Amino acid sequence: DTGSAAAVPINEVDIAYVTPVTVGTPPQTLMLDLDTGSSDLWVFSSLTPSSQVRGQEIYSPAKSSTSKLLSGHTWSIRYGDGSGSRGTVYTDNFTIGGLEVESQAVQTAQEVSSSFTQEQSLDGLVGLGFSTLNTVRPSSQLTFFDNARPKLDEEVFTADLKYHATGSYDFGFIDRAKYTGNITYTPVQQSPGYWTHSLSGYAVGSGAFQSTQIQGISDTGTTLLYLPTAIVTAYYRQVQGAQNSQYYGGYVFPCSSTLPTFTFGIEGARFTIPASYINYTRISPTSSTCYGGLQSSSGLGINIFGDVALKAAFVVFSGTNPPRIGFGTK
Ligand SMILES: O=C(NC1CCCCC1)N[C@H]1[C@H](O)[C@@H](N2CCCCC2)[C@@H]2OC[C@H]1O2
Repeated sequence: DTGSAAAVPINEVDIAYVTPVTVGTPPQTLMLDLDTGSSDLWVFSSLTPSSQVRGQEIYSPAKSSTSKLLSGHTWSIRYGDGSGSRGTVYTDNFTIGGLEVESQAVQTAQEVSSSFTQEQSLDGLVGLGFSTLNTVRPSSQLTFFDNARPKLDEEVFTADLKYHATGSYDFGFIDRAKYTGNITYTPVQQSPGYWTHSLSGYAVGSGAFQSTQIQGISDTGTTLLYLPTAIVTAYYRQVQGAQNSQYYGGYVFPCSSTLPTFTFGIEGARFTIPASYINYTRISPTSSTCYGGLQSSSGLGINIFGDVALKAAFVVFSGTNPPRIGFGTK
């Protein structure tokens, strides 16, 4: 089997992407954030206090003839940006792009943090990290990908995220029409549960490529690209008026700046992020100061190849043994 679904940016700066999914019988449609940086599938639900729901679609297990309470099981998750949620667990039929998993663990939120309440076009998350990261207790649950794996034509899912446009997630096949040339693969270290791999180096603008191994995680649920301070300072040194602002918590610069491109390596292949992707957003709607899409990872303890980087490539997450990740030019 295979599946294919849209990845729709939720606002004008691609802060996150949501994908239509259906839960239950008859199908309830929700827009979820497919997140390779976590492994919980959770949804706004009929159990979420109405004070915490602001426009989101909700899953009501009582309205589904195929829902089953996973008795005695709870979950609680905290994300790197400080957001979080917690609740109880049902199993139910779950489909993405025509690919169905019966009895998928669907984690129903009984509490969500304010940043989720404020994002009214995001109804929850589909964790696509390794199932070892799942927070359901007393027994952890499998991700949609792990449940779908036995029925997939190929043990892969792919991400084709786009700048200010709708892209796609595919399951079970690699769509030759979505990239040119070949996919370059590199090994994934699946502990502790992220899609952890290395970049082979980087270049700032037309500068020389610096060959250096940079280990990090490819995370579709993180908006920006977070790299070591030395690389980030070398980048913004090329930008007139750029500064690392304590106040704004990162590198800002005049919105009128001409930014260099940023190139990263995967083994011998090279992928160039256009300057426009790094001119991320105005710090406020009327400001002429802009916040960068490339920021320092110091303090995070890990480098994060988020959407700013991933949308510059066609990315293959391969669940083969051993797992690997592939990047193609698009
Ligand atoms: O916390 C991270 N990443 C960290 C960012 C800072 C540096 C460390 C990693 N990702 C989350 C993201 O922010 C959330 N957010 C919800 C509201 C719309 C925008 C997305 C969404 O929920 C979980 C995941 O995706």
